[in-house]
Amino acid sequence: MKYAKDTRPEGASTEAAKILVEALPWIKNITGKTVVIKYGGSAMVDEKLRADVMSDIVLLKIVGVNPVIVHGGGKAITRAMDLMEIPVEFKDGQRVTTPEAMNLVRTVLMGEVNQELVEALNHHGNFAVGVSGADGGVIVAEQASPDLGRVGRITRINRPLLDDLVASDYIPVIASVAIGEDGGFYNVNADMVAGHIAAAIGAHKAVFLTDVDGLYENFEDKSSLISNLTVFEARYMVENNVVSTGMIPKLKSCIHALENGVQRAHIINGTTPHSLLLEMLTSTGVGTTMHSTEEAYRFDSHPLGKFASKLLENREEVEAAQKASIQSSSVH
Ligand SMILES: Nc1ncnc2c1ncn2[C@@H]1O[C@H](COP(=O)(O)OP(=O)(O)O)[C@@H](O)[C@H]1O
Ligand SMILES: CC(=O)N[C@@H](CCC(=O)OP(=O)(O)O)C(=O)O
Repeated sequence: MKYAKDTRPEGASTEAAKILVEALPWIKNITGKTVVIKYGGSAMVDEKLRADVMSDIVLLKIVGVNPVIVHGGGKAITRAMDLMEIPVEFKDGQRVTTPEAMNLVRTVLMGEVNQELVEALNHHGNFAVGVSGADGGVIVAEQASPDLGRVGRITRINRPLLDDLVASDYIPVIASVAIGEDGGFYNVNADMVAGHIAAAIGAHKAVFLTDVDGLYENFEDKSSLISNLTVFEARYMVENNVVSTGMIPKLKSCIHALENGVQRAHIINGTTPHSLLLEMLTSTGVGTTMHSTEEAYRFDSHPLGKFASKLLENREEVEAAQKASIQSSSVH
């Protein structure tokens, strides 16, 4: 008989088990909660990375998280416009969108990016449903400014439709195209879509996957990465031009979400393998975390780290359990 000899490296399985055990409190904390994940075009570096990000999202779904994906695709839109020789112009981080460019935005976001993400997710099973924000009035918008053409400012989100998809256990994958009250299409910055959707559906947190490690106090100085900040500090950064270009809509979107019931917003590097899992399921976390209140901030920055904030988030539950235990001990 020729039996298979054990060639597995010594200790490897213990390491894997440790990682799983470390993830347990985080899984318990996040299970059943809705998390909006904004996947920026700048983080969609190649097919392999995109597929890895999608399989991390499926893993989160399988452990009980309700992910809702909002995607951009700014780089792909610019590439397509260059190819069609349509002039590319941005004002305050928003693409000036002529009716001709609007048609191309729809083709790229819905016809390419959305389908690629849905396909990568559904490689693991029938998890994802791709929608354009214009489908069923998921995102309703009005013209942001005549200077910007078909760029939209969000006026309404169709929460019941998204709730239904989440309740039916699907992962909605939403392209940042909106429908106007006039029936025409609008191009909306995907960061703003993520913040509005997170607020409208009462998401627990919003995570922005981009191409930098997080928010820098000074973008030129790579040692100035900010790990935690409050809404107040984020507002200060926007108002005093500490951030520029793509970071402006991200911070504005985080502020909107946090001021409307979302507890945390994270800006992380989507080009770093498994950054989403590191943020959601480990004690160290990655990137920049924005907090809705000073209290939440203090707890996250506490030496006990995120375990303290977990207690804060579950305070009602913890207090009820403490009361119950006091009552039961006084009975005996
Ligand atoms: N203070 C800052 N910290 C980090 N990134 C910044 C800052 N200011 C500007 N940025 C820029 O924001 C970009 C991310 O936004 P963007 O290009 O729109 O990405 P996405 O496609 O993920 O939305 C970064 O690549 C960086 O160039
Ligand atoms: C109005 C506006 O600027 N819309 C964006 C929509 C896509 C987007 O936001 O993509 P990222 O997330 O990859 O930046 C655009 O046309 O580029």
